[in-house]
Amino acid sequence: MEFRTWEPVYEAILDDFGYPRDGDERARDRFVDLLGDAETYDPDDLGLDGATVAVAGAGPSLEAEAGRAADADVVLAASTATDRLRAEGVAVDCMVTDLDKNADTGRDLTTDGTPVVVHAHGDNIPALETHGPAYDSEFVVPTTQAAPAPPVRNYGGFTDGDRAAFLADHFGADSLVFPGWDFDDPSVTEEKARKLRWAERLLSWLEQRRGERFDVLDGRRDAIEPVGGD
Ligand SMILES: Nc1ncnc2c1ncn2[C@@H]1O[C@H](COP(=O)(O)OP(=O)(O)OP(=O)(O)O)[C@@H](O)[C@H]1O
Ligand SMILES: Nc1nc2c(c(=O)[nH]1)N=C(CO)CN2
Repeated sequence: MEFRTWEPVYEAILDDFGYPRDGDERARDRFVDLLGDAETYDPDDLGLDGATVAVAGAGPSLEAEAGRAADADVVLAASTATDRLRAEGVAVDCMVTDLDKNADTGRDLTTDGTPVVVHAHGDNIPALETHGPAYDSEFVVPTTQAAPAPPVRNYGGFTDGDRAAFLADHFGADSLVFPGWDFDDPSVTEEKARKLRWAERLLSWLEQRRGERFDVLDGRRDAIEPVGGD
């Protein structure tokens, strides 16, 4: 995903949630500062090219669907889906997080040599400052939703889970499966439900761009408002 393609969609997200763009840019720039000239992880090394990739979400269905992750070539896990898959005995190849829940899991993964995609946005600068320095940057993939500023990149996407899907796409995944995704989860907060609606719209956009049909959207497509990107 090129930033110029992502940008109109990003602007619609900013508008909908009332996030100021300069907050995201400040977070990105702070992340650049925190990283200094440390080496970061190249996602080309994840083996996504040509792979069947499981993008695990943190919905209540995850444990029941853990086998679908185990069967994939590469497992990307969003935030707390990482701990839950590992508790089911499923190895996670990469965690995607904005550090708002299980930051210690991400730190331990980087220490053990498992990459973690760490996202900087306007509402997590304190988390970046607290947890970032404890991560082994050699296994950190730094991301932003604003314009990229190397080594902080933007592969597209918004919530932890859909960003994992955009990452898989960017690095050449052949097909994507989605264990643990529950868009109509009644247990989430109103804000989370709104984020999940955006995640659904973004996955719908992504499947169209890829010419793929994500099973997680079956039966839902007619009700999804298009995002309007190309
Ligand atoms: N029912 C669900 N509840 C929570 N997450 C879900 C659900 N269905 C899918 N997901 C995906 O799993 C991801 C991880 O969710 P989790 O609640 O662990 O982390 P989070 O840090 O709060 O996520 P985010 O910061 O992206 O909102 C979400 O970002 C979303 O993409
Ligand atoms: N500015 C801002 N950006 C985000 C936020 C958020 O709360 N604020 N939450 C996200 C996923 O939960 C992703 N991006």
